Amino acid sequence: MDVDIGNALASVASPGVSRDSLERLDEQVADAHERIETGMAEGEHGYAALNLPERTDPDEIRAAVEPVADAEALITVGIGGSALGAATITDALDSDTETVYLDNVDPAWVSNRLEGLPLENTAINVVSRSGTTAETLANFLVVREAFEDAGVDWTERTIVTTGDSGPLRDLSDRHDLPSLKVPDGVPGRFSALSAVGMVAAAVCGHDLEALLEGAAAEAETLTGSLFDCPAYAYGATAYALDARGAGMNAMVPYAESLETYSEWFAQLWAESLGKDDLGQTPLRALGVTDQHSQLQLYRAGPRDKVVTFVTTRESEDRSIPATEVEDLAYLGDASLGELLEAEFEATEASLAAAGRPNVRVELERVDEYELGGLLYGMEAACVLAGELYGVNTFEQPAVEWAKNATRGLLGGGEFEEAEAVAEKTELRIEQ
Ligand SMILES: O=P(O)(O)OC[C@H]1O[C@H](O)[C@H](O)[C@@H](O)[C@@H]1O
Repeated sequence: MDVDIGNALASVASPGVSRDSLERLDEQVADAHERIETGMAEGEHGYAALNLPERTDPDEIRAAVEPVADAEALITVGIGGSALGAATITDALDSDTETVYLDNVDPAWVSNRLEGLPLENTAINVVSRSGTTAETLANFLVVREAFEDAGVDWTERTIVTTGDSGPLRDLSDRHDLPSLKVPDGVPGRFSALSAVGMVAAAVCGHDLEALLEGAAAEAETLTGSLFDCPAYAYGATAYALDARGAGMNAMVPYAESLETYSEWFAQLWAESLGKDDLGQTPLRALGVTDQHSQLQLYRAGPRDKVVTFVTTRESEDRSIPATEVEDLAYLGDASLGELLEAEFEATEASLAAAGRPNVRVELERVDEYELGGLLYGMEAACVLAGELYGVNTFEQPAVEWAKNATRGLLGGGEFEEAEAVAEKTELRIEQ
């Protein structure tokens, strides 16, 4: 990926970051890079994720999915980092395999998603790093039951990806299911380029090697200066803008296929950086659609946002048919691709003209190689930003708190967090 931070400069935008400030920040980037390199070399928790392009073995993943390689549909049961990486990849790329992600436990929605699937030719991909996440295990039990009710042997169609131990590992061992391991030291939101994200990609027939090669090429760019490394340029600029008041970061891909990527980014950015009263709030939007809803706020609302555009240089195109209506003749001379590009350029320019900071992330096209680079690049950007903020990028204690409270409420053990639920302050206004 390439990154253009020109519209984040103080000469263009407010908040903005001056060239001099970036030069000074670059000294901190050099120190942070040293820390990151050490973490990677020693396989430290979290930093180990940046070694995935060379650690992940595509053959091992393909061997595990071999029994279901011809599946017409794939149900992935997982949540957060155990679903969003896989969903980003399979939603971005074309495949004949239908994909369903069960990452919520809304009962009507779950039933609806399962309805009409050809279960005798559907694979199940269960993913949980901890192997204890209530939503994932509950949905897996529901899916199993649906298979049993349909007279389909789910044990023949299930692949499990989890840690070395835990309830999901036990269940997988008991039924002798093909299983893969979440690599050590890799938190869920940084695991897209491991079996966690790539089992679904393999079942859908995507090029795993190209995903990893794209990521490896991005890894090659990690150096001690933000001026030489697109990922660090992005992470450092987002951090610098946040420090100057841009506490929100709107991720706006100009490719429908990257809509899920914004969800993945939101988890990465929020869960990694949101701690110690610090962090930048990720917002999700989509070009061109949200030009007609959110752009008003981004251009004229509070000066508390940076907009990140993701664009592609090449994509499939489709011409716009000519029309006899004179006022619409300009459309007939163009294509949908040209319209998309013109809208992106106009939106970018409109923000810059209003002095609103924005950053452009450019991909060649949406394919496995570029996607691998984008996922890796944003992970590296996030790790760098975490170093600059001085937070523990790889933990998520606030999320664990609510997980414990939920388990306590359901009788899954003694958790003091559950007591807070009964202590809620009320000020009800009733109908
Ligand atoms: O993979 P699991 O252990 O099931 O965890 C799934 C998700 O659970 C929690 O909500 C964590 O905050 C996320 O980081 C994690 O990705």
